[in-house]
Amino acid sequence: MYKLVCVHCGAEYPPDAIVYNCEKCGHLLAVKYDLSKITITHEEILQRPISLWRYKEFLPVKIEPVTLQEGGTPLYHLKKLGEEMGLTNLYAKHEGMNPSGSFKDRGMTLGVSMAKQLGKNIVACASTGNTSASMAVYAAKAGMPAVVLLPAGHVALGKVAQALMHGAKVISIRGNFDRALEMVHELCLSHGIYLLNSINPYRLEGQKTIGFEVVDQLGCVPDRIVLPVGNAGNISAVYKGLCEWKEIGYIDRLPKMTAIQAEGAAPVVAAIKGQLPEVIVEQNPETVASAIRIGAPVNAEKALRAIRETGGTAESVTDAEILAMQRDLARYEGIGVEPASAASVAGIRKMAEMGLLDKDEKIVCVVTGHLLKDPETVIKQCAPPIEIDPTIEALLAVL
Ligand SMILES: Cc1ncc(COP(=O)(O)O)c(C=O)c1O
Ligand SMILES: N[C@@H](CCOP(=O)(O)O)C(=O)O
Repeated sequence: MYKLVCVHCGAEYPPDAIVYNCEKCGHLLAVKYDLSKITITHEEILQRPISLWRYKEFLPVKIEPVTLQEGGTPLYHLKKLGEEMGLTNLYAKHEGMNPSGSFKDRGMTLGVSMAKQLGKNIVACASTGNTSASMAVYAAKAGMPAVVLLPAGHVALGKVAQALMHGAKVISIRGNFDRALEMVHELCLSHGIYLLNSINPYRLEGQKTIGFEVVDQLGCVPDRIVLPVGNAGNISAVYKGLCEWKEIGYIDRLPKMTAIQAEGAAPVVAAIKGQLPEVIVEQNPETVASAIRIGAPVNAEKALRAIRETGGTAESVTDAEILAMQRDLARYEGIGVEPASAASVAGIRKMAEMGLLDKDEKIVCVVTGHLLKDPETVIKQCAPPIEIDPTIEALLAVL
């Protein structure tokens, strides 16, 4: 019981239409459910084991899904870092604990399942790394060929390794992610390949379940959900899901949606701070957090709406602040994340220092990808292992 609806002009399309941009105005589409037909109660959902598929009534997949058990990721209370920042209720939702090590698996279990449901048998994406790793994993599981376009020289090693090992056709282009996305979009339209970037409305349906899980694990709606933002699909998806839950009556308010970007790739922050109606594309985005090295976020319109309609905000952090938080999460909380993921918590540290947060606010930072995704950045930051002769004396001498 759903249709596709343009997020800008409201034009409607049937659920089996393979359309990414509205044919009338060119904007993106979203899945719209007839929520009056969903009769399951929140209490009944809570009886099911925690997993993305617990929320199947709010998802469009009608066939046996292509799944590797995504979702059900841990929500950690950041006691030490919270104390340092003067925050008593600071949490991290560790999306790096999904099967391929990032939140993209929530999108790809949906995206690849929908490819199957719609009779498509080749999938493709452009990627700063995680989207391609995840798509390769789920395409392998489904037995579908996968084509990946990466910005040459700007993708973390672990992610390239995953895409290659899971059997995708991996192509590096001498250009940035934004150009790779334009190219793959064109390829998919002209060759009937199913596009699995976040302009695919079904993919984002999977990602909205992050918000559902946060509410269910916390036992209430947090005051604020904080996400690192690149192409802005995830923040839009979480907001969409929570709006659905508010409409159906599972929750009675929305969290302040808060976007954190790297200083060198911050068009959403610029639009929020400058009160602009839309983002101005950043031609040369640059940051150590390669996952969010994106200058033309395709979901920006939805993200700006999510932030503005919830009284949220957007903040940027420097590469140094991102890397410091990556280390602090690892050393004080035992949580290993990649640089882009640390941006959300780094943003909260900055906002706390600026006096913008209430000490008792319930804040959930989504940490989006695992530490092992980007080993090179980790190795550059840490002292190398100490090499010694194989004797006890030598060992004791360095301890
Ligand atoms: C680890 C990681 N964090 C954050 C993001 C940003 O998500 P989005 O593009 O949905 O804003 C991405 C990808 O873009 C990512 O791979
Ligand atoms: N970080 C992303 C880039 C955006 O991809 P999207 O399809 O989610 O918009 C990646 O991992 O490639």
